[in-house]
Amino acid sequence: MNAAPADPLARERAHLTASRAALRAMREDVEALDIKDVTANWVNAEVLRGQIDERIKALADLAHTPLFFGRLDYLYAPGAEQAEGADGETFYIGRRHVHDAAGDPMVVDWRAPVSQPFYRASKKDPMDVALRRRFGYTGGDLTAYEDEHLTDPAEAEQVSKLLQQEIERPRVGPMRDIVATIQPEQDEIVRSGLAGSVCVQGGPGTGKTAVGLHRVAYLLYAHRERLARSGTLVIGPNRSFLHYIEQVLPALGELEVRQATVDDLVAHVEVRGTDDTAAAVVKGDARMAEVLRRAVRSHVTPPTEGVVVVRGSRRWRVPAYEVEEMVRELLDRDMRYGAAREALPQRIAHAVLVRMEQAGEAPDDRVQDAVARNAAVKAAVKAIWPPVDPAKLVHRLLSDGEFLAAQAAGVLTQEEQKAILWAKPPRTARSAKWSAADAVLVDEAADLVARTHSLGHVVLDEAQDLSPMQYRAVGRRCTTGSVTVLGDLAQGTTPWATRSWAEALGHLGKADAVVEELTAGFRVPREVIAYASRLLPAIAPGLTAVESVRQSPGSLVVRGVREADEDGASGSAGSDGSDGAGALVAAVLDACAASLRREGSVGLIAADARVPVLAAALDAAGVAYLAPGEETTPDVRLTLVPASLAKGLEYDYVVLDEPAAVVGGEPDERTGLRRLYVALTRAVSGLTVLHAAPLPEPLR
Ligand SMILES: Nc1ncnc2c1ncn2[C@@H]1O[C@H](COP(=O)(O)OP(=O)(O)OP(=O)(O)O)[C@@H](O)[C@H]1O
Repeated sequence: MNAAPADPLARERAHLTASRAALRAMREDVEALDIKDVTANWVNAEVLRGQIDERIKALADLAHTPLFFGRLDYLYAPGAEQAEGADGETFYIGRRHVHDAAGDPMVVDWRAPVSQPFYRASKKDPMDVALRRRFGYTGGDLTAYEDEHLTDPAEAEQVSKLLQQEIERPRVGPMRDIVATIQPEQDEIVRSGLAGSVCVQGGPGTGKTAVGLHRVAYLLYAHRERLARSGTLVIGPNRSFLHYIEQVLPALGELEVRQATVDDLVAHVEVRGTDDTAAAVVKGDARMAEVLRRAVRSHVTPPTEGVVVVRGSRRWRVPAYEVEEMVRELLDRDMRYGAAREALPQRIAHAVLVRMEQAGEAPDDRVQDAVARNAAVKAAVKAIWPPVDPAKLVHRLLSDGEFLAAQAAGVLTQEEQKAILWAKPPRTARSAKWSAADAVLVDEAADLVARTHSLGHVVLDEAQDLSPMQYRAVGRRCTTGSVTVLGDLAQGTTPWATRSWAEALGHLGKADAVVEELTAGFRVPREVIAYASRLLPAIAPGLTAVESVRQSPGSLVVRGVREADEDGASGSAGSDGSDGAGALVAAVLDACAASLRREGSVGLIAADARVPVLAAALDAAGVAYLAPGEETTPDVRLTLVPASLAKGLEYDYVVLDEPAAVVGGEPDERTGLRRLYVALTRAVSGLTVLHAAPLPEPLR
């Protein structure tokens, strides 16, 4: 350490150059691999070629992604006993592992155990680390560093400037990774074990999404083989959100993680219809699971006569009571309907075999299989345990009042049954206009018939909006794996929004999950979050308000606009865009223009009903804009965001149009205020609220 150039920055730059060269050498090694001798088989060669190409891609040196962002100087070699007096070792922490020609690490993966103190060590618990160094980059160049001497009692603990810079950096384009600045309380969640499920409650911008994605990356590193076999999945609320987050995992070198919405998961039927709220609430209620269970099992009809199998010149008869016993036993075992249906012919065949043996024959397994496939046995099974088509079953439940009444007796009230019955039942399941909630019912029925494949780990984001039946749909996709649930009770905007995490975890089948809370906010400036938090007592009493770690003073502007000919008392000036909406729209356009003069992305958020008016005004003014999830470009940085799609997204500057319309767009006030809370908490650097109607009460 002491022989190198005196200037530490020069030394670190030299290490960066050397690491880059080492990475290049690693890539060249892979590129030079000659697989001709390894495999003569064409298919194997193709597979191997594919793997090599992936590896080459993974070893690319991305100009704008620093190869390392931190350094740890250990007091002793990690793992060595202090008494041995082992030399301290230095590790550079980066997104991936890089080694030199001798195989010694030049950069270690941020997920490796030796990297952990980079995120967790403190003056109180230095974790054997003497020096923690953070690096600052400008473009691809290493331009700064910041040291903490964790074991030096004279040095005061301080907030990292590089962290501050990172969170103040303008947000253009899709979501970025946070590997360089994961905070200790976030890291605990990221690195918690694969076996346990975790639920994170956190206010807007506390890093839930970021933490969930980094957790997947961590788990893939720590349990690569197991998860490669079982699979991982990230679930988000809608397509635009998934677009927004889709580049985080690839940037961390993880290309294999599937992303889906809950609707994608249950896409057995094409969704073309919608439900009124009353129907959707009942369809999403966990009691529907019991109704469906009964409905599926109602197909089982105990036999009235025995089964007679003719083989050669002999007839074998299994009496009705004996078959009934088999049926009862299968029902009691609570197997999947389909599995039991497959087991029944074998049971009957076995009973025939026993009779053959009693008669002195010596049948073997092949005979049992043949008997199980015998036409009489098949016919009996078809009558007793007919196949069930999940979509047809749900079609019948929602069309046939008597059938529904029989299955829902004591479970759903008559009004509830009436609420979900189709007014005009479609003739067939195929012609039905299924709703999103119906698709979840079909998924539940499908799982009763045949077990759903379980993945190794599932991350469920914006979970607070799921219905109990949707939680069940997610839960059955991780019965043998674990789940990371991310959400904020204050941001629940569905009629069935989660009231308590304990309840939600019960529906997921993960009642033993640990619930963690994140309260430090990395997105929303202090002033803005304080303003939005005024809604908390009305929308989620008891939740802790977010404590912003960001500064950006002067970031909140709230401005009333007088509509020329409106009396103001109606409170809905321009909300339908009828006529006199001019002044508010003009103010909105001005605010967008002002925001666009600054650096970074701009989101114009408005009640869904006001979006067409604003779109027309932007068009008329010749201002180009995007839809949520579309990537910003240097030329187009403005996104017009319907309030219903704002969840999970963020923009450097947000212009919020007419809060009263956002609240009024929802069926009840609490949901409306929650929608407003989401809209108020999307801004990173500045929020401008413009209103012609009076502001909702808590904001006045
Ligand atoms: N440790 C961190 N270092 C730097 N940036 C961070 C950190 N944690 C979170 N962020 C940033 O803060 C912003 C908000 O994070 P994220 O979207 O994950 O929050 P969230 O809790 O999911 O918010 P919401 O409830 O609104 O969906 C993102 O830009 C994210 O990159």
